[in-house]
Amino acid sequence: MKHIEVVAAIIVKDDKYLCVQRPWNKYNYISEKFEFPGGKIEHEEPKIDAIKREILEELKIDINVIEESVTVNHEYPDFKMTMYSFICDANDYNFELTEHIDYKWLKKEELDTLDWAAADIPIVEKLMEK
Ligand SMILES: Nc1nc2c([nH]c(=O)n2[C@@H]2O[C@H](COP(=O)(O)OP(=O)(O)OP(=O)(O)O)[C@@H](O)[C@H]2O)c(=O)[nH]1
Repeated sequence: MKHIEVVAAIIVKDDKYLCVQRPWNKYNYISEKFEFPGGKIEHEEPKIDAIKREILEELKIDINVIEESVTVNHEYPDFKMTMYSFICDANDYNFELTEHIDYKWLKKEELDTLDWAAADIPIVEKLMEK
């Protein structure tokens, strides 16, 4: 089974977290699910470079990485993934959605109201227990 390595940014602003919704996808279990923005690590790319690059590509903002958070190992029906998450902030939060179809800024208590990609649930749980 294919194994991918992914980085995800937990972007915080005034105690709210940025949650973004994926577009339609052939795999129904990730299609239109909410996630933390990010993407695949390129060959031999440092994780911090990968997350800054992905957020610049996807949201057109320059983030600051504050600390590494949960690492999730998840097996979907068609691929396995390891996802490294990072708590981040930004000096300018004026982002543009270039790939995602919607977004929400939610307080930690509200995070479980969204339909999350399964791999993100451990991150949501960790944030909610803070
Ligand atoms: N970025 C991101 N991907 C996630 C999360 N949760 C989760 O299950 N995934 C899955 O991990 C994979 C990440 O790939 P991606 O498509 O976002 O990454 P990418 O932009 O580098 O991909 P591409 O180069 O194929 O377009 C997707 O299959 C996605 O559904 C998450 O919180 N963030």
